[in-house]
Amino acid sequence: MRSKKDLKQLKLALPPQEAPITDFLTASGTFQDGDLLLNQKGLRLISEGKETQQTSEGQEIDFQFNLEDLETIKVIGKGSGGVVQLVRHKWEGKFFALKAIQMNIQETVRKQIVQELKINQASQCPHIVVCYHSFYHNGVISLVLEYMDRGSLADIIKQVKTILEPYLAVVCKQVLKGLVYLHNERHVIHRDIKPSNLLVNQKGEVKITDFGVSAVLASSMGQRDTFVGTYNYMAPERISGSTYNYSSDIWSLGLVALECAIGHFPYAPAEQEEGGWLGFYELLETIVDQPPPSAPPDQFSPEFCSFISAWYV
Ligand SMILES: Nc1ncnc2c1ncn2[C@@H]1O[C@H](COP(=O)(O)OP(=O)(O)OP(=O)(O)O)[C@@H](O)[C@H]1O
Repeated sequence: MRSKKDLKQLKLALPPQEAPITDFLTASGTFQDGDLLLNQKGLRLISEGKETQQTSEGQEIDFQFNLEDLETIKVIGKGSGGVVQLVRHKWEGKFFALKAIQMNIQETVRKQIVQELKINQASQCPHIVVCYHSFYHNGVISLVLEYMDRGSLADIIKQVKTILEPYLAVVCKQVLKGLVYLHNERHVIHRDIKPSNLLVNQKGEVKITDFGVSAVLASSMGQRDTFVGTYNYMAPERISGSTYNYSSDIWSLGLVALECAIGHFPYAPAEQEEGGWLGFYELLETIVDQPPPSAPPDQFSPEFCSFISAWYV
């Protein structure tokens, strides 16, 4: 058993002070951050003095796409930032996921949301969830996202308990392609790879979502080391306050893959239910100090075991 003194060695960066929302609103109430303008009519990117309006697929935004054109079907999920609803475009009949994010939030979180909007807008990758449109109204940012009709990997694990190796191979390949795109093309660390951020559709496509916690690698150390996200899937170097990089996302994906294979969070004993870990600090301490979890060789193929261990190199 470790002493409280040892626990003090776990350095968790705290978020900076909250900035009032008025700091980033224009006189007309439009939300503004650098070259990004967001209001009730939609999202505008201003580059080199010229305004362009684009969708995530690089096409021009059609401003006929209003919030009023979307009818709510049902709530499909809830996250820490707000509610996600299944909505249907009244005229087109197409389904979307509408994610609402409250804006009474910290400066850091606001910047991360802006980052999410920019990445989504410019995304050219089939393994990143498309953001078709964004609105800002009454302190809420609404993202019109591609609807992934099988929900998240977290939803799927709840239903089927474990995912067999051949299916996991398909899932991991797609997520890795998404990460290659984010890391190599967009130069972004996602920072919150976890089952609920990996979405699946009926076609068997797996896509990464939620860049609310991502940050541009080129940004300052202060910003990169500021904590946002889920501790459970966080790489040891991030928990201990050391510099972390793209491989931190790979660590998280390794934990996700192992969780899908064995049917429970790898650091929690099998018999314990969700969240049944002994304690928050013990979990963090174990992630930092103990060897990473591995796939039991008597239950999985040598290839899968080596694949899982390769994440941690
Ligand atoms: N584009 C989408 N299509 C279908 N379902 C979605 C979509 N986006 C989110 N969901 C569902 O809504 C849930 C909540 O998503 P959200 O991104 O708000 O939070 P989260 O990732 O679960 O948690 P946190 O906010 O703590 O990161 C997801 O787990 C998923 O089931």
